[in-house]
Amino acid sequence: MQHYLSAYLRQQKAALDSISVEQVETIIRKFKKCWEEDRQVFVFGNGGSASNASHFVTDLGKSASDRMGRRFRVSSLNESISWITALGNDYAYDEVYRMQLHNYARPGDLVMMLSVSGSSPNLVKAAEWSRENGVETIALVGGKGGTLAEISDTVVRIADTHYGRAEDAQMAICHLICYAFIEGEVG
Ligand SMILES: O=C(CO)[C@@H](O)[C@H](O)[C@H](O)[C@H](O)COP(=O)(O)O
Repeated sequence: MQHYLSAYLRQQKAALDSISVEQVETIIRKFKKCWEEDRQVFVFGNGGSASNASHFVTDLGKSASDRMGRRFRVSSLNESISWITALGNDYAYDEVYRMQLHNYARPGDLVMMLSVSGSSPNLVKAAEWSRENGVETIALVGGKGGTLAEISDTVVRIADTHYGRAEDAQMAICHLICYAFIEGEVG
């Protein structure tokens, strides 16, 4: 058992080490620009990544906004169970994010998608729609990269395809973004 745990933690550290600080800085600057221009930010994913998206939106919307003195306009599209079940039931599950963006997103807004495979069809559709409609895209993906790594404006790829480790490394990126604001690194 301990051998398994030690090996897991070793691989978790390697996954964290694969995070590009240059790319994370680029993302933080994009969030700052959105905040300055009062643009809307949308964050979403599936399963564990949906939980990570909700966590991130809460931290940026509450603590980072408190520190900045003006609020981030940030929301998660994976939280409304009525939206998701209606769109999934009446149209298709791969439409659940694209169609919400159609209602809410405007050119100049920012979308951040979290995915380990990088290929969840509902995220790919949302990314394609964003590209066609002037909405900037950020993708946090796992080792395979997937379609999102090919079509998103900014990509951070974790060098591990393991869901647990890639999701934890992506949550570390989410915290890096939030704490850069909360701890005054971004003025
Ligand atoms: O949390 C986990 C696995 O750790 C799962 O719930 C996982 O998030 C789901 O299988 C998702 O549907 C995977 O989607 P994606 O990250 O590949 O886009």
